[in-house]
Amino acid sequence: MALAIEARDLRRTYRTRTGWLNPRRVEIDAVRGVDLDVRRGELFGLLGPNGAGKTTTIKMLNTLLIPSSGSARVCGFDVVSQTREVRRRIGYVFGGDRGLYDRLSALDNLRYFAELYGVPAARQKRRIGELLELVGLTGRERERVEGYSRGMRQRLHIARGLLHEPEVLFLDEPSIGVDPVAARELRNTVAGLAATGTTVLLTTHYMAEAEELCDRIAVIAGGEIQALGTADELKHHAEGRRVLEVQAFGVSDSQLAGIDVLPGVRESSVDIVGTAQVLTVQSDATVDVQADVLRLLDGVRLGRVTARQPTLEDAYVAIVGRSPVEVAA
Ligand SMILES: Nc1ncnc2c1ncn2[C@@H]1O[C@H](COP(=O)(O)OP(=O)(O)OP(=O)(O)O)[C@@H](O)[C@H]1O
Repeated sequence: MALAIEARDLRRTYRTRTGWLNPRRVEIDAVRGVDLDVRRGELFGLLGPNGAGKTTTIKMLNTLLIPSSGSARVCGFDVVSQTREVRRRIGYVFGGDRGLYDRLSALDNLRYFAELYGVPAARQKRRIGELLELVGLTGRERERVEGYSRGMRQRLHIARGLLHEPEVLFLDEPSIGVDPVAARELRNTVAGLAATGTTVLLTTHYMAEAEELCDRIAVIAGGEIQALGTADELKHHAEGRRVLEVQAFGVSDSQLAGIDVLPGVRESSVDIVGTAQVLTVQSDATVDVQADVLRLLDGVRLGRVTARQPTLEDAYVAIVGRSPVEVAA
């Protein structure tokens, strides 16, 4: 069977309360009809802004949440009626610092979790050795985890998630809060995983991560898949556009609103990079909006002004209508 994950019209509504003085019930449709096929051995990315429904989708697939409706199978087993079969075959790694014992060494953490996951004693030593190698922690395994950097912890998390040799690994925001160098090491680890034949479903805010690692990417927003394909296929969403990037200091909201309605402008977004604002303006390829944009920014201190071809990040903005960095903040 070629599919590791199949989801059909998967939905999840949260019922919660809001308000303090006059609490009232609200319903949040976090996931609204997701269809997904992930092939065995595939490294598949779920990309989307905060609140898009990525974690909710993953939690339904890894049996932590029951779908409100729809169905899903992992390794051929139903996530609601065959949870035990599913759980035996999956690993779940989420970003952040929780889930490891700080006062123990990496080796003792892995030994402990190996026991917990029922990895046969005869198999444990070799498996732990292989995993330390895979995540690049060989030689540091006897150090206490409290002295580990975030990136090292994250890689140890991945090793932990793989102890029982899952067929499918869910990686939820693995590089959140990890510095760029450590994030690169993390990406190498994830790429190495795919080479071992493990299916990986990865959620991320980071375009570069998705582009570098994933065979295919689904862009999810508002609980729905907005686009799905390889990075190259997704880039087509920004086809026929040109991109102007302006580094500026002190652009007002009204100036930004003015840019949005200039003739030919399709999307615009602002990212804060250090003390600068970086305005990205997508326009129809046939329209050069540079002169108009600069006129609107008259009086504002400007840095670099660049015209360039659209990237995957621009395609994402075209699909979701928001900037990934703005979203990741
Ligand atoms: N336990 C919960 N109760 C109520 N609402 C929830 C709950 N968990 C998530 N939500 C809401 O469901 C929506 C989807 O959330 P989800 O965590 O799946 O998004 P996400 O794409 O993973 O976002 P992020 O990138 O911020 O983790 C959001 O509006 C969120 O506020």
